Amino acid sequence: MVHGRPEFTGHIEVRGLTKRFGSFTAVDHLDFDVEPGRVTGFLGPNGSGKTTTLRMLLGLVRATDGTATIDGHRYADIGNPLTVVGSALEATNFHPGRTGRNHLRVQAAVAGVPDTRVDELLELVGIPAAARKRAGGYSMGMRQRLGLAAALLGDPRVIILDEPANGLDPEGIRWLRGFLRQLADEGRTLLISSHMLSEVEQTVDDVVIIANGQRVAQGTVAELRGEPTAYVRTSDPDRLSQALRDRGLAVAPSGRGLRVTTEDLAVVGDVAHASDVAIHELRSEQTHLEELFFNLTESEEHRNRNLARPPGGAPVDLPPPSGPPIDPALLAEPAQAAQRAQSAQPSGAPDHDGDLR
Ligand SMILES: Nc1ncnc2c1ncn2[C@@H]1O[C@H](COP(=O)(O)OP(=O)(O)OP(=O)(O)O)[C@@H](O)[C@H]1O
Repeated sequence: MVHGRPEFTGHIEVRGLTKRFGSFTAVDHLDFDVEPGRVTGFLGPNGSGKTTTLRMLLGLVRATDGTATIDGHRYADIGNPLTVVGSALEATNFHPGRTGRNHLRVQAAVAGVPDTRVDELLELVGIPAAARKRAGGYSMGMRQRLGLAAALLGDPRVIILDEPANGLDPEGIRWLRGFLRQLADEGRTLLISSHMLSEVEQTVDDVVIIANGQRVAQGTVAELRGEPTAYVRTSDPDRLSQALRDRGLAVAPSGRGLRVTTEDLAVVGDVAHASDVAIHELRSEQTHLEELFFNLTESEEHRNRNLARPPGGAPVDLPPPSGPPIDPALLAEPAQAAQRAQSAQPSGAPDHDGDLR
């Protein structure tokens, strides 16, 4: 079943998107695409520019440069946009004295949506009873669910959620995961931001990772995890690596052992046995995405300047990268990043579009 307006497929395209607040560049020549029928995680540490990017996409902040469009249209140019794009940017902006249900009814009236849809949605997000109470008394999790209901009012093709898992308990996170999956399976485009990859790792299909307003990686979760590998430690690494290579497997040294590109531990064991080499350790290696995320966003190049160490302060020791190496194709081109940094115009004058804090 096609949801929302059929003239929209729900393809989001971000090109060269840049936002400077005075001399500070919050979003820096960002490029990415978000496809329909998939859940895309928009990830980055605190202050990396996620909310600013989503706000530009939703026409709430004027871009300094570049474009963010839905099926080639800027949000501001879409008539009755709530029927194309639903969003929940902050879970706190409800009038505290108004019930959740009334809140939705007001928004429904604006979007030309019947009140029956409001009750349907409250049921769908699991807060039909709470919706008759004042929103001021809502827990964070309840506010998240109300925000989600508001985003869905116009039966939109595209759904943009800022940190939707914030404040949800584990049961709520599991519920959210199933709910978002269902929306994607209906062919909708879901873009959800998070500063914690672990929170959304099992929810998203694709990820766009940013640091300091720049893209540092993009791909499917499977691509980011990379090929499955085995780690083996042995009495005779040279002999075993030769034997594994003879068997057609890719082998690389890793710490005191070897990393073999296979998920089949038995093959490694059999080759070692046939070559008369003793095995001291043999295990599957899983790329832990949280670690990958940390390594990507906290590298010397991308370390969060919002949380920069004080001048003269002791450098922070980063743990050495571990797990299988990252496919360079998924990473942003460092040379391009350096070139962008050089060509960025230092902007003296602050913005006058009312969005300076
Ligand atoms: N209106 C504004 N005026 C000045 N600086 C701003 C403004 N809005 C955002 N910033 C700055 O831009 C940077 C990016 O902020 P943004 O809120 O987009 O990050 P974020 O990735 O969403 O962070 P979080 O995960 O903490 O929500 C921050 O340094 C922030 O202080």
